[in-house]
Amino acid sequence: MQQLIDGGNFLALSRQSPSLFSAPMTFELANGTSVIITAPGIIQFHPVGNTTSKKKVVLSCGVHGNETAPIEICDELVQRILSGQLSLSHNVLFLFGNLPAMDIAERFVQENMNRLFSGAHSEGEGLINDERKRAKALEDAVADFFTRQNEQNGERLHYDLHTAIRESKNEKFAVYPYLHDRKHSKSQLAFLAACGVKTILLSENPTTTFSYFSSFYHNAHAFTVELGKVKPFGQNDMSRFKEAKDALVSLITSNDYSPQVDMDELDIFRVNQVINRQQEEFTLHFDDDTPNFTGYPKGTVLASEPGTDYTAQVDGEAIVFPNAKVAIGQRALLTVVPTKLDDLDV
Ligand SMILES: O=C(O)CCC(=O)N[C@@H](CCC(=O)O)C(=O)O
Ligand SMILES: [Zn+2]
Repeated sequence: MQQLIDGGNFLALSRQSPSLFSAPMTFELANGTSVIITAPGIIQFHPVGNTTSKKKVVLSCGVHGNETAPIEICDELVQRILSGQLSLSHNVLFLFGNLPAMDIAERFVQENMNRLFSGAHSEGEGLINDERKRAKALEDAVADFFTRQNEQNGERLHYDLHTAIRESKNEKFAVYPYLHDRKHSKSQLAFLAACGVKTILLSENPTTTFSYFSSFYHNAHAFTVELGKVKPFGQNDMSRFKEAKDALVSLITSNDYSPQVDMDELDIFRVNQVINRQQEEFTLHFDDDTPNFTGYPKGTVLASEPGTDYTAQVDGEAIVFPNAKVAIGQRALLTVVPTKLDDLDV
């Protein structure tokens, strides 16, 4: 534990010596903040004081092991909190998602973890691999954090930080999970804009992603946040992430960080088509280096598999997250079209 406070190297220890964290541990920092570690890569901070104005903030990264920039950001924040350089105003849970996938610099080892939430980990053959077990452990960590006994019910926030496989015309963007009958939040859009994330995709269906889990099951303001493009550890141009890191620091260290946004600054899209790969032979009809948010005229064939062509349904319909190599049955492509958000919550 002293090793952690001195060097603050929680992620490195979690990856190299996970057995150190096989039993839960709790300790206190010099500034009174309680630290609770429940597993490798899972660490909570609770600063002193207990009021409803204290938010509960979940910052997750590395749900895909090769999406390194968010991992480096969270690693740095944890180190600065452990060493006392950052003083928190809110409770914060950091989750480093897929540690074994980080070690092999891959998106996942056996299964895409971001399709295993909302209980999907236990469906079919059940908890048969490490990614399924980890998805359940991450869900349990979020549930425990949001519903801790003897703690006031502060605002629940979850930013699941990712980077995209391809370049994106709109470099930073967020997926706003389907809210059912809840309204979209203007203050959340303002916070994302402060992170440099000014493109928002409105999902229109339940999914088995981590952000949808927190949003739907825990009533959190939750987002999948894409901060840039995938790069190996150490190769990120961290200046491109400065705005996001600074806004995250302000969020967790200020009593009430409330940036404002002019809605005209934002590009809002709604998901028009979710195209799943149904067959072995699945082809995308554009180049591998075509960036996210490239739009096509109505009628353009975007993807196909034997017997089915998937076409743009409206002029300008744009592609996001195309990946022909996903497992059969999984999402191979989203298409999005511009929309407006008029009916907002504060
Ligand atoms: O660039 C890609 O193709 C994938 C980047 C990524 O991991 N995106 C998330 C989005 C999750 C969501 O829709 O909320 C994912 O595919 O899991
Ligand atoms: Zn990802």
